[in-house]
Amino acid sequence: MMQGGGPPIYRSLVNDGSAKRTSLPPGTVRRIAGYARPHWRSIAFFLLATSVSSGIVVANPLLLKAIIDRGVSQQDTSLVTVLAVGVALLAVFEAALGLTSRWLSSRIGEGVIYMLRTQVFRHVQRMPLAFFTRTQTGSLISRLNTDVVGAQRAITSVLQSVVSNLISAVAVITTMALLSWQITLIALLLVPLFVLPAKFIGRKVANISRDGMDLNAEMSSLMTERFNVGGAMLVKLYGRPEEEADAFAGRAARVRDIGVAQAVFGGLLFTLIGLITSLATAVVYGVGGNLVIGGAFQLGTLVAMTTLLTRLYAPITALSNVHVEVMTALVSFDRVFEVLDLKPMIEDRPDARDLPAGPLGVEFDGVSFRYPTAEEASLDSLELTPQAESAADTQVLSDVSFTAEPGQLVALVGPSGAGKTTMTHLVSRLYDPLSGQVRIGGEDLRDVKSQSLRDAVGVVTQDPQLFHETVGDNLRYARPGAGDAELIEAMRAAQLEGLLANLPDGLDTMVGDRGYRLSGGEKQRLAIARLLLKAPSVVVLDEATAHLDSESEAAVQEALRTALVGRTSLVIAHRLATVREADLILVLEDGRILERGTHEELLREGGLYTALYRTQFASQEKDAQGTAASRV
Ligand SMILES: Nc1ncnc2c1ncn2[C@@H]1O[C@H](COP(=O)(O)OP(=O)(O)OP(=O)(O)O)[C@@H](O)[C@H]1O
Repeated sequence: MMQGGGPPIYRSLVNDGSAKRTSLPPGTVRRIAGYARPHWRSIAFFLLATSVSSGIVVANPLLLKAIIDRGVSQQDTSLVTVLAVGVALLAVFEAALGLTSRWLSSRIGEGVIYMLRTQVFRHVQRMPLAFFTRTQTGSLISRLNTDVVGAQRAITSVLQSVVSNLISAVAVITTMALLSWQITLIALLLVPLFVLPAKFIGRKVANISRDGMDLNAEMSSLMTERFNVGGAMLVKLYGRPEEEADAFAGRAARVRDIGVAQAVFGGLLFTLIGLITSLATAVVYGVGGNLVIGGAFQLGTLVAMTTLLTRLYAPITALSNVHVEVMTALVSFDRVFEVLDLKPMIEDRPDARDLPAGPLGVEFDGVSFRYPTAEEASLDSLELTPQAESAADTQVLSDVSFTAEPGQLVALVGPSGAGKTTMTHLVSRLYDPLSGQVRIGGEDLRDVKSQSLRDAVGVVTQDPQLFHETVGDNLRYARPGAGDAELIEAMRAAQLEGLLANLPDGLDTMVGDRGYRLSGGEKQRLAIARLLLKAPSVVVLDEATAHLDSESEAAVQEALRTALVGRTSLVIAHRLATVREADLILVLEDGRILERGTHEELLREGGLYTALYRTQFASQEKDAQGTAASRV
């Protein structure tokens, strides 16, 4: 967590206390004002419209009073007609005003949401990979949805409820006092009777609705994880749909229960206001009726007073809870700021340079590395089970040095967990080394513009990612302007002619979520075609080990051969053919280079490589010989 180095105050969203905080970091309000500033014209009009419409709540009762006292009592039919038309016009004016302020408030609110959303999206994209490996996607998405919307409420509803309720309450009380101070006094004496319970209920409703937000986030996290293809497949393969359904039912039940609680407490508040208003009306009719009989004031005043009364308690109740509402909304803003304040760990320096053109070599110079801890890379509240981690014993690479000359093929081999993938992450600068330098074309990657690096380095992982778009769109991700002929040429070079002929809509065929409609080998070859279109100087490749039959494997090998020609390549090698062709093999164990050399040199040494060769590669040699023999 990158917040000012303080203790991690935020916990997982599931038990997330942060949504219920009652204090905010200094400067939050000023920062929010920054978001409101571009909309100041709309806000000014909105406040004007709200003030006018709150002010005229008293006009209607006063007109009623005039109709009764001056019109009906004096039997002045034309006055009655004029005043009735006045009441009607006022209603139309009020409706128009209501619509206008609704329009203005939604413009302001949606404008703020838009600004926050686009800012957060941009920012989250700049976060290091470590952020995404640690963050629960569901929590992040719910933070961006629920809290961004909550933040919008800070600007509109709260603004509206504070301004309109305050003006309404003042206008109603003043008018009532002018009409009859005795009845006003009685009405006000009743206020504490319901304000105190209403305050309690209001706080309870706010807490419940924040709990509801968290529970909803928990539920959607589960859905996001289980309903992507990988999750769905895991559930099926392990035959766990019943358990999953039960787990989901448990979460959904909590959402249901909290929904009921929310409705009951919300309803209680309304009922309380309704009840107190009815009680007060009874008292006012009782006392006021006697005052009318005694001649203290006229019947119209009594009617006006009771009408005003119905407009008194709702604003007062709302105002008594407004700080809870404001706080909830401000906390939402703060939770969005929390994400915006995470510092991207990898950013271009102001004086960053482009990589030189032409073939580029790759060098590791005394590189040590450990993966960033939660504190450094993420936000506790976005992880499911944040835990304290010690960075001390997690060093993944120690003092790694080697040089791949331009055009050379360097193969990485070693037992699982040795640090091979990590080395490839450093070449594409998904992470920066802890110490030492990674250089491409002689430039330390920390001094290079990231766009230039992305153009120069192409990566094909074991299980390449494809977007849920067409084959053509997935390929064009590497070169947006590429024409169909270029795409077809790249597919041909990647041994995908057969696939292209079989695709029902050719390049316009959808690949399915994450490419699940394609076979493993086809996916890898499509990723190679994408790489060919990008035509990078440096290729980083993780050879697929699994799910390839021998035909598909041969096709992938052939595609790779095309892809690697003339390029500096760093390959996590699982195939004999690759290690044999490599100009340099690095044998890694526990993050250190244990041995280095060519295939023959290393076999002569008789060390770890020889052992690996026996377990991993020798069987391929036998297979190859077997196939050759059977062909003969
Ligand atoms: N994102 C991560 N955060 C923390 N530790 C990680 C992360 N990724 C990998 N590691 C750890 O770093 C070490 C090296 O992992 P790496 O993936 O580089 O190994 P590898 O040699 O590629 O293994 P394999 O052949 O099994 O893919 C392992 O101990 C692993 O647990």
